[in-house]
Amino acid sequence: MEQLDLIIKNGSVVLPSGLEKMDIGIKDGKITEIEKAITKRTLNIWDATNQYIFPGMIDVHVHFSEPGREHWEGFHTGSQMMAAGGCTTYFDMPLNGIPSTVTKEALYEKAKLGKEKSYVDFGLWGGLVPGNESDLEELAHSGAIGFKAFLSTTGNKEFEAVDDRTLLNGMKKIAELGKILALHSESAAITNWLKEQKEQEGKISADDYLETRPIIAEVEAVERAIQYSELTGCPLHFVHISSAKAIEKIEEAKAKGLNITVETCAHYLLYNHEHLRELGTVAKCAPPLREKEEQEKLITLLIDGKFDMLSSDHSPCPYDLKDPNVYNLFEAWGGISGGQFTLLSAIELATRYHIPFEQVAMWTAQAPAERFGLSNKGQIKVGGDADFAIVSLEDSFIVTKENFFAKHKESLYMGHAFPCKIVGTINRGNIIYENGNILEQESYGEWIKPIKVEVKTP
Ligand SMILES: NC(=O)N[C@H]1NC(=O)NC1=O
Ligand SMILES: [Zn+2]
Ligand SMILES: [Zn+2]
Repeated sequence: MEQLDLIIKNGSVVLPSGLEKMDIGIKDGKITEIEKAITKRTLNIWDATNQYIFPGMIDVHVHFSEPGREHWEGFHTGSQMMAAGGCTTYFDMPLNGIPSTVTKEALYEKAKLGKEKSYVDFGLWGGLVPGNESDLEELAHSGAIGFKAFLSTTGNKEFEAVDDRTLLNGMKKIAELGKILALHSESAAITNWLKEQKEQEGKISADDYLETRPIIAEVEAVERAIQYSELTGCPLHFVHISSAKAIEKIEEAKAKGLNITVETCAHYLLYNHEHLRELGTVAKCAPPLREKEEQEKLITLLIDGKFDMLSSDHSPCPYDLKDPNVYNLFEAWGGISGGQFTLLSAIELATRYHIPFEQVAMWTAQAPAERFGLSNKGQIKVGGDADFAIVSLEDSFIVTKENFFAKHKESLYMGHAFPCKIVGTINRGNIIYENGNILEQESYGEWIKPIKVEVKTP
């Protein structure tokens, strides 16, 4: 009789069609069956009574800063943190490391480090920056998930924002390559102009910071990118959108048939500008946390299905760079350290607003897999990769320095009490994380390349 490697028994399985009490059979890293009661012989059993089995999260937006700034995060700690948060595949952004991932050589160098050090699977973004247009084709053919560009100044001299000409050339090329351009959409002209005025006036408060990155800066950048997408045919993915007005523009463009997806991050849904006022640099990010009314609008938009997916934009740094005794709010590094909490945040919102769990699975796994061509991932289905996040609603999870796996423990999320807990994370059939501990050895993660180059229209 055939022997399975693992059976997950008696769990509530989050299938695209809804929750079902099912057993899941796993062999050689794949899901071989999803049945009411699997009685086959097996090497291992996970008793998931009273637990929910989500597809492993796919986080399309993290910054691990390796090579070059691995003292900021790195694949070793970063991937453990993702596993502890139920994430089985993450896409690392092309900036914050040195070199930036803007050439094939840099992509391969990063892939090598990821394969050596990552506990879960990963994909790699390539960058679009002034001067690397001739590298895009090689990056695409070498396995980049897509390309990322900044419309605002990055705060990181190794990765320059695009000017409009670079953007147009890049978009034309990326469209030809059948890839997707991810955009950090805030207007450099508006944000830099406002920042210079604050600097001249010596104004450095939380309110001043918010005023330098107004919603209109996001809207202007989004609108311009949409026009360029219409002109060039380039598929776009808007990262960390933080305003209802920007979503309005994106909705109009989608209705016109443009190939566009959009994400927001958990921190824009759980937190607001009051937290920047209270907590200072640890809550600094760009776009900034918005006022409470905007936060509420974003939650409504999420519930209404206006965001395709959720990501973390985990963008940490050593505490020195956020130390208020050394740097003021304008000088401190901007970025939220929270890669462990996206799925937990989504489940918290789901329980609070009665959002079905299959919708959470759509935002955190299925939509990213479909958008970026990961055909073996994103759903719990026979033949698919055995990637799972196992969740208990009987336990809460209060974030402490001890249970946060990031390299640096300072985080906006510190002390937050989630009404749910990740009790297990399984990547291609291997139990990577169980009840607070990383079980798997290093270098289990595989570099995931998109299966098909052709981009699926959402
Ligand atoms: N470079 C980088 O990681 N920037 C990120 N930080 C942040 O707050 N927003 C970003 O885009
Ligand atoms: Zn960004
Ligand atoms: Zn980012």
